[in-house]
Amino acid sequence: MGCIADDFTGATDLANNLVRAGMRVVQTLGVPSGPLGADVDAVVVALKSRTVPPAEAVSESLAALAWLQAQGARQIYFKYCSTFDSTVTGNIGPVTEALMDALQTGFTIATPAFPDNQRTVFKGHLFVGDVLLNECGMQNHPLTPMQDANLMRVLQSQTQRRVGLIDHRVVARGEAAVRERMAQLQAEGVGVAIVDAVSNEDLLRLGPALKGMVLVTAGSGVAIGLPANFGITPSDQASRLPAASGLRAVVSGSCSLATNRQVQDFIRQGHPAMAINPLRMASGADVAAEVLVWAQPLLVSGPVLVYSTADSGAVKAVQARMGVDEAGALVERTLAAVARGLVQLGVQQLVVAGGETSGACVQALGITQIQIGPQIDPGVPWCYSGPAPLAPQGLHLALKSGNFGSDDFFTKAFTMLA
Ligand SMILES: Nc1ncnc2c1ncn2[C@@H]1O[C@H](COP(=O)(O)OP(=O)(O)OP(=O)(O)O)[C@@H](O)[C@H]1O
Ligand SMILES: O=C(O)[C@@H](O)C(=O)CO
Repeated sequence: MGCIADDFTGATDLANNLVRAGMRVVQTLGVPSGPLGADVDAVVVALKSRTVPPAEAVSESLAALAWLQAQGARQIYFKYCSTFDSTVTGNIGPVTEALMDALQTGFTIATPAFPDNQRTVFKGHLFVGDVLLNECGMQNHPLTPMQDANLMRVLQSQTQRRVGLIDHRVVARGEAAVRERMAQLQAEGVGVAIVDAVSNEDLLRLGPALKGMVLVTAGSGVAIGLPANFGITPSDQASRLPAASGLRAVVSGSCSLATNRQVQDFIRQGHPAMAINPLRMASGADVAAEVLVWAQPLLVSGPVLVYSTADSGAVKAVQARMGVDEAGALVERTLAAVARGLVQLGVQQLVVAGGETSGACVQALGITQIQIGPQIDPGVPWCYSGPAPLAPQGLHLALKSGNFGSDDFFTKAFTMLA
């Protein structure tokens, strides 16, 4: 299976579900320049294409597709966020369309359903927990505010292809009914079908109907039902990582509600934490250097946290002063420099919160490939990148999606490696 993920945390989320279903998975960070050279069942290419202009997202995704095809991928999986994160112009629609054209296929599905993380799709509407997408906090996201829970409407506004629905009553009847509905929709000229799923059982019923479909587009949830189509069954072996050592740190640029709670919990537990302020960065202060001076003496006694995480009011105030993109880019650059500096100080267990933030940090660390290990919380595994110039002993990494993880995630993650 060849997978293209639109951000780095999302990629580990997908890889985690594939590993748990028994697949041997490698995740690459960006499109590799050479052949894979590993015997695996799936490869996840992590891009940072969620919020870039659509043309850029399309060209990066097509480059990933070409590379995956050259490695022998038989089914392509385009992974986006379980909260269907989009800008006004994309990028889920434009990338789906471009992949369909390149693969010469007239039909695919789209569903962000991920019941293990309370993302369910019912009658084409996305729920997060007990509320609609546009009431769950995502309406205030710094880069991709989601103000409509009707996925057919959201996707239709991004694509020329007609969008239809395979609703929960069809999914409940299983493979044959789903295949029949897909044929009917195709005959009606529908190119992309949103699929309802409110439980893992729905996703496991959907899986067999996707056997042979050249392109699947989804959050990570659909992945739980696909390895069986390749004759693969769950196994503990798939998630083994080397033992962890070295210093511990958390870098957080996510402003999602769950991350805000996790930051507060970490501070409440008495661990050292330093907040960084985007306006100070904009004033030209070398905030990364200041952070590293603060962190160095503390690291020996346990994990430290460096965060720009703030509530939506504070984020909006910063964005009003600096502009959304400029604020995001400046914070990402600073946190990436912090992550690099922390690793140079001996950090070998690093948690990064936020997809865009993870992309920036991992790129600054020069990491190009990671192995996927055991799950910390649904959607977030520990990962391992082997020895590299910046981290000669290797680095354990957890890339946490903004809204994933329990309140005590930052401490729990390290306890798990101890
Ligand atoms: N205090 C802040 N003010 C303004 N922008 C901020 C601030 N802190 C972080 N940001 C920016 O907000 C964006 C947060 O996106 P990121 O993808 O890292 O987190 P997330 O959306 O919560 O995570 P995910 O994509 O995994 O759901 C980044 O571009 C980051 O630089
Ligand atoms: O699907 C999700 O919610 C996550 O994997 C993600 O993509 C957040 O960036």
